[in-house]
Amino acid sequence: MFRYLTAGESHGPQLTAIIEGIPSGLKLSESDINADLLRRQGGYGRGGRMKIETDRASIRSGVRWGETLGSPITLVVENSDWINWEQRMSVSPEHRDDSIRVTRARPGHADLPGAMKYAHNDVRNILERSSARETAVRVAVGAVAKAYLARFGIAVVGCVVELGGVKAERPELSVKALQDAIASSPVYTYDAKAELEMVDAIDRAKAAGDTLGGVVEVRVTGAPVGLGSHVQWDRRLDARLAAAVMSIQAFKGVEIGAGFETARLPGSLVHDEIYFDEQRMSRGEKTGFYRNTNRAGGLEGGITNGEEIVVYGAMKPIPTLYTPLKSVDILTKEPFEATVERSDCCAVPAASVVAEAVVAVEIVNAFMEKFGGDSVAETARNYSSYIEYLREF
Ligand SMILES: Cc1cc2nc3c(=O)[nH]c(=O)nc-3n(C[C@H](O)[C@H](O)[C@H](O)COP(=O)(O)O)c2cc1C
Ligand SMILES: C=C(O[C@@H]1CC(C(=O)O)=C[C@@H](OP(=O)(O)O)[C@H]1O)C(=O)O
Repeated sequence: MFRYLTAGESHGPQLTAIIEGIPSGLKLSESDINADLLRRQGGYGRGGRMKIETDRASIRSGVRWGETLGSPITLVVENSDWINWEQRMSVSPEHRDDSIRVTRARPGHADLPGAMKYAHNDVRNILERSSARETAVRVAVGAVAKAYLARFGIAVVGCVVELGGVKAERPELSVKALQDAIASSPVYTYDAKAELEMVDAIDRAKAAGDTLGGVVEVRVTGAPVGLGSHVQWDRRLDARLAAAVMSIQAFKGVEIGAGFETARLPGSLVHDEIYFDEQRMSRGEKTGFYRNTNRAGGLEGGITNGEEIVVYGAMKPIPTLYTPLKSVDILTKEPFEATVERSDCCAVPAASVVAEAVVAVEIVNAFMEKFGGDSVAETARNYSSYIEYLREF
């Protein structure tokens, strides 16, 4: 089983993740991880914090001489901003200063329910952990998952398909050309026309002191038939993917394939008809079975069906607004209109990198469940014997 936990406050010294379940013998470098951290920090619409941080992951356990050992991997991403917060975030009671308490709860953030639940009269004790700063180390975990999947020819790519109501059209391009378009886009989308409108929407929202949400897409190519299972609710891969994407801060909806649209169409326009062509295997495909459409998004019965896995996530607008919303001070119970020092205006592009990471983790989890193995070589043996079997089916 592949699993991980994260720890760390937004303005504390560091974020930490411990990963368990990556077999031994996987080549892994900090630079593989840092490339994804750089993408997560970018994207048009982010605020002042990203000018302070230059995220870098350091591997503190589980890797020796460039290869995983099979033992837990510890990843650390330091917060550069910590030096500005050392006393305010100190672990020592000597630095306690109640005059700097945050008592103004922001609508849409975890501030009020968190303070009530954990019995805090300082909202900072909640926002430090509810902050999406945590996604930096989740992206680092995702990069490890992607390195593992790449070893088995599986790629995971996230991008933005809608932002502030502007929808992208998918052009008829090769996967490589799509990836290049996403990589060079300030809003991580593949539609150059929509990109201009998205950038403009962010500029207008920013000028109005408002914030924007959007929709991200994650595609997984190269996954074999048979990941996940129909036999138990918590083994259905579609359910696990939905939970993973929904766990990202500010995500409020998930679709697999045609998603909500399937509820509006008759079955004849929804289900992907099944064909067989033996010749496909001589062209390197894992099976002769195929579909001409992929409205199922690569999953039937919670099991991968060999088509591309397609997942969408809807992100709401950022809750901290420069044009403040009405709220109430948690101590005085007086109404106030919040003042904001800094915040992102739109983080949908960054969130597409986070979505890619959490999807990669779930695919690794299902892959390990199916193929097991304590070394990558052992997993590879199990995997190739399954592929051989599939060709015979
Ligand atoms: C990459 C990313 C960046 C974010 N940046 C901010 C921000 O600058 N200000 C803010 O108020 N919320 C930001 N959020 C959203 C909040 O973290 C989120 O709304 C909050 O934790 C409450 O959780 P919920 O929206 O899932 O209910 C960001 C989310 C993501 C994914
Ligand atoms: C730090 C990150 O995102 C932060 C997420 C966030 C929030 O409330 O979720 C609030 C902002 O932080 P701050 O309050 O320090 O300005 C964002 O910058 C990051 O993505 O690395």
